[in-house]
Amino acid sequence: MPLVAGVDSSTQSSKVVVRDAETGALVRSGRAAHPDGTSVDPRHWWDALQSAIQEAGGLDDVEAVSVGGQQHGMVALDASGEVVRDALLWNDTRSAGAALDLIDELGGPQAWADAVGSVPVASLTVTKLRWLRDAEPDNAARVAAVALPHDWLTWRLSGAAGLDTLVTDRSDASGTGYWSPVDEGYRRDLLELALGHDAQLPRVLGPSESGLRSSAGALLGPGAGDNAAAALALGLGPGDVAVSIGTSGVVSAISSAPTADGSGLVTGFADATGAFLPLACTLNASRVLDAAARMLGVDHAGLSSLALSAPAGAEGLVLVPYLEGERTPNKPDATGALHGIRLANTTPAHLARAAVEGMLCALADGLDALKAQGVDVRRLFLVGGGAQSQAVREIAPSVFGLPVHVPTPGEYVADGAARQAAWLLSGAAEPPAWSAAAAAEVHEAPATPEVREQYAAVRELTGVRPA
Ligand SMILES: Nc1ncnc2c1ncn2[C@@H]1O[C@H](COP(=O)(O)OP(=O)(O)O)[C@@H](O)[C@H]1O
Ligand SMILES: O=C(CO)[C@@H](O)[C@H](O)COP(=O)(O)O
Repeated sequence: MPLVAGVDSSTQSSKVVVRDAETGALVRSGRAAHPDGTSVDPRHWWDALQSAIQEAGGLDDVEAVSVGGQQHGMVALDASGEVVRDALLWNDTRSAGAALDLIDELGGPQAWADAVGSVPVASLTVTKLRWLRDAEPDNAARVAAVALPHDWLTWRLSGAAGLDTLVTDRSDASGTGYWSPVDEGYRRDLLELALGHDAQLPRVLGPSESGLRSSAGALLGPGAGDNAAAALALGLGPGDVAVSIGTSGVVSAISSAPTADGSGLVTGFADATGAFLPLACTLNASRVLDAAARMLGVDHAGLSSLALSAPAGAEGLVLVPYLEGERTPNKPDATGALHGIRLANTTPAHLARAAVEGMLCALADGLDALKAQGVDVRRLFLVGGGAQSQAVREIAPSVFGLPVHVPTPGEYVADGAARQAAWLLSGAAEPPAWSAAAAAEVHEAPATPEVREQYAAVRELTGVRPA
């Protein structure tokens, strides 16, 4: 049985799955943690990947490998292929001012949405390059190539022969802010507008095109941004929406046409099959649960039981979860806030409930933004580390007003990358018919519009991070 491997180099860790290329059966897996922080030396990802591969029993018997990963991170390389500075990650907000400058210079938000499908916010690579030009001009001048986390790891797996061997895929290229999903090509003028000069960019491979081989001889796939990889693993089709609760909170859907939302709430990305992946992304998801558990001195299971023991709406207690600032809506300097505190609702259970509901309400706003772009929403899948919370699974259907399908807990980004690897190995026109979504457990609950209404009433009343 031929084996394939998929990698997820996510914000918090590296995960590797080895699967049977024909059936998709899981054979081995491994994982290793990444350091904390929003500015990270990419070598840590490489080291974590090596540990995860070792834990997964190595890749010597694997015939094809694809890498999925956190999107947007700026990996700036000099002419000799060395990293110029620590990578700025998708959740680093220092380039929020650069985003505003770029929007002005191109003629406003809609001009960007029309050009590249998305309005720049601090998360997008293009704004990080502008920040580099302004804040670290010597480093900017040394930049000979710009890659994303998954491109850089694919390149390292291939032996990193030269900058001209860098490859990427449509899904991750579409998150840079200098690749057009309409023309399927780079907008080098926008790269230059940001960085101040041209640079080598990874060649964009088709969804099942193999660009390189690993040093051990395995085929290397184009890889994908994490959300596109998860959609490929889930086998999402029209009418399906994925809600991922990882470090980021993501609501995404497959679309046959690109979107161009000038409000900036929906980013118009491409997917990993040749279609499109309109997406709304928050900076505050699983770590809101981590923080609430920490505040209450309980573990995740404890937080979940507390949340489920309080009534819907937590008797008026509302947590606005902008703990890391926010991206959707664009409030990079916001802080979180707790509203409606009364004697009756000052219990651990109410606070736990408010944390789960606040995090989900922000994602439900993202779902509304997708619907406003004409996205058809019939089935909703819940994935990511936060989907392991029973409270999240049970409260989500009432906040979203839809049944929620929770696939068997797993590493869906790594699985999507593995499915891509199996696809290119097969040489077939379509990806192999592995099906994760079929095994989903379905949660249903009556809708609680009042929970969203009380959240909407205070959503704008947040604090601002001190300068
Ligand atoms: N049972 C659980 N309940 C709530 N959150 C959980 C649970 N298990 C893991 N998590 C959280 O999920 C997150 C990791 O999920 P993951 O999707 O791997 O994140 P990322 O892709 O951003 O690295 C962590 O913040 C972790 O605390
Ligand atoms: O920025 C986005 C999507 O636009 C995030 O989804 C990142 O791709 C990071 O994902 P996680 O590591 O949190 O899953």
